[in-house]
Amino acid sequence: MSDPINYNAFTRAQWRAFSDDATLPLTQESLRQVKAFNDRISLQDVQDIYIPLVHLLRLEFDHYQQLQQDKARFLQRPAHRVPFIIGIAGSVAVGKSTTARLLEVLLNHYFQGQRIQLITTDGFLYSNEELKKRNLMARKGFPESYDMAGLIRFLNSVKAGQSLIKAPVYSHKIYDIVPGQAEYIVHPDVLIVEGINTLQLPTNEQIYVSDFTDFSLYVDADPGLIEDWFLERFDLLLNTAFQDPTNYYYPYAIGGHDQAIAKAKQVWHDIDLKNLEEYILPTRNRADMIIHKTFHHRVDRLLLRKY
Ligand SMILES: Nc1ncnc2c1ncn2[C@@H]1O[C@H](COP(=O)(O)OP(=O)(O)O)[C@@H](O)[C@H]1O
Ligand SMILES: CC(C)(COP(=O)(O)O)[C@@H](O)C(=O)NCCC(=O)O
Repeated sequence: MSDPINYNAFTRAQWRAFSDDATLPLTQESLRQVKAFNDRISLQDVQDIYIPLVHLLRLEFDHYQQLQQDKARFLQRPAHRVPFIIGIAGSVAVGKSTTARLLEVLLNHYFQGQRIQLITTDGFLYSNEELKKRNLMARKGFPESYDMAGLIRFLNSVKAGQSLIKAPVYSHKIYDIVPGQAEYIVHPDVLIVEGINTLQLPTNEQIYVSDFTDFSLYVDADPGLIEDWFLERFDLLLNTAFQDPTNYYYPYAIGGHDQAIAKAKQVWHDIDLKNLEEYILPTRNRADMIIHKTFHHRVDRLLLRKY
């Protein structure tokens, strides 16, 4: 891509140099936590890319808290801590949830004493039952398949400091909202919100998710590579599905492998790639930071918004 004018672009080597010499090394326990959710994450990437990013987030976080205090003083109101929200956007299967979980571990390590929580916007997809009613099963992930008003109410409650906030849960395993299950957000200092729609401007709402995010990241890669990652993840889902008839992928897992892969390719092309091209990619240049990945998820370029 040609660089948009309002970004500074950095190579991996340039970005790595922004790491602060005074950085605390990661403990064995934090490294274990990183490896526990994805043992393929490169620890070199953690060192070179994500630790400088965490420093930048610390600047943003401290600046945000100071501004909230100054505003409260100006308005002659008692100051209260307002959660700092980090949005993570990008294609299906580009690695948003992996990036989000990695940041969660690193922020827990480097933001000592702060409460870090993570949520995915998948929970605000309509249930399959509702999607069927609306004839949207083949549009899962497209803007109209989300309860955007619900997501915005949720974010508003987080910012307002409501004490216990419930969010619905989506499972890739059952390919649906999990009935009766909820996640609870309890006074976070930082909330990471990950999802394909975190930078979108829904046409039927006056307020956007991005009105609530204080720093936004877009995870970017060539669509051909993202397709490979989508298919690799599909294969992993098949491997865990074949012993569980309740799993959405069970029929694919027990059938012919070539047929299953052909189906996954079709889903990628007809749904997820289409969604990327029509609705997700156009939001890239609204992000505060674009992280570009190449083969094997290696980060090769970073773009940081200037203004
Ligand atoms: N940094 C990374 N290193 C290695 N594998 C990764 C990395 N990021 C993502 N992956 C793999 O790529 C696939 C898609 O990642 P995932 O985080 O599930 O994407 P998303 O949340 O964007 O749909 C998964 O199989 C995941 O394990
Ligand atoms: C639930 C999703 C919209 C969200 O994607 P994610 O970024 O969590 O991978 C996506 O995984 C999905 O189900 N898309 C519909 C087509 C499909 O891939 O089955």
